[in-house]
Amino acid sequence: MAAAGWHPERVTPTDQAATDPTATDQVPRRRSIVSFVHRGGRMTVGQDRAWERSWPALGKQVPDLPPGPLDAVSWFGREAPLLLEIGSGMGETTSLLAQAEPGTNYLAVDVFQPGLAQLILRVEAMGLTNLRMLRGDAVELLSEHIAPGALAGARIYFPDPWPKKKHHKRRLVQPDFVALLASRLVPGGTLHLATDWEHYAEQMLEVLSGEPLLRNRYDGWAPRPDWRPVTKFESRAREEGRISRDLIFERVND
Ligand SMILES: C[S@@+](CC[C@H](N)C(=O)[O-])C[C@H]1O[C@@H](n2cnc3c(N)ncnc32)[C@H](O)[C@@H]1O
Repeated sequence: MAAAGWHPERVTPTDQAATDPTATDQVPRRRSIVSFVHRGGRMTVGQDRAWERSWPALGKQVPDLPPGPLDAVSWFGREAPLLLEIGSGMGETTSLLAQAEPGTNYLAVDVFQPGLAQLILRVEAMGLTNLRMLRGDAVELLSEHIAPGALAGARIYFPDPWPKKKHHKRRLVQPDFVALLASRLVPGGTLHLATDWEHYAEQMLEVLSGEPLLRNRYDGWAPRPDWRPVTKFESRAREEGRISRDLIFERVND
């Protein structure tokens, strides 16, 4: 029986991911959890049309990116602080935060095509010009296409919890991943996480606290910022009596 509030239908039984020996980055690569997550999924007619219409302008596939750092200034058509949201899901939070932060170049990465297509619909409906999307593995993106110090901020909201103990190793927030992500932040840049799974929250706190490039802005959990929209994950968690916890860390100087 799958844990409530999560999406077991996206889970595949096989793991074909492996360490990439050709990776140029020195950060150690771990087996990607993306192999446990569907890369596709059925799209609605509206999502399909949105994808056809606007993906070429708004999105790129991570595996198709040219080698080296992403040229965000050209893609966004302006220079502005670059913020990365990892695992944008259906894009509720992503679109609202991009709208609230027009001075930020807001980049969303996810593997889930229907979610990105839904985000395209939101971008079109809201007339957003400061949001771009990447489809693929966040680990591949960070290690191969985001330069050290390039990010003003990173956000991971309600990542897949993998609640069973035997699956904890599939969780995104692990020491190697956090070291990689922290190295991509500019000194003073923030890393904001939220989860409604208590055990994962504890793991996040331990992993982030153990990363030398990061400093907790708070003594433990961060107060829930009013500006972070309540998503369906958080609403469901509340209904089921789970508390959501935020963590806000910042990158220190080397
Ligand atoms: C539980 S959903 C949360 C979505 C959204 N942040 C929210 O709060 O509604 C987690 C999302 O992370 C994505 N994801 C998981 N692993 C990923 C990875 N390695 N790279 C990119 N996206 C990933 C999944 O496809 C899924 O859409």
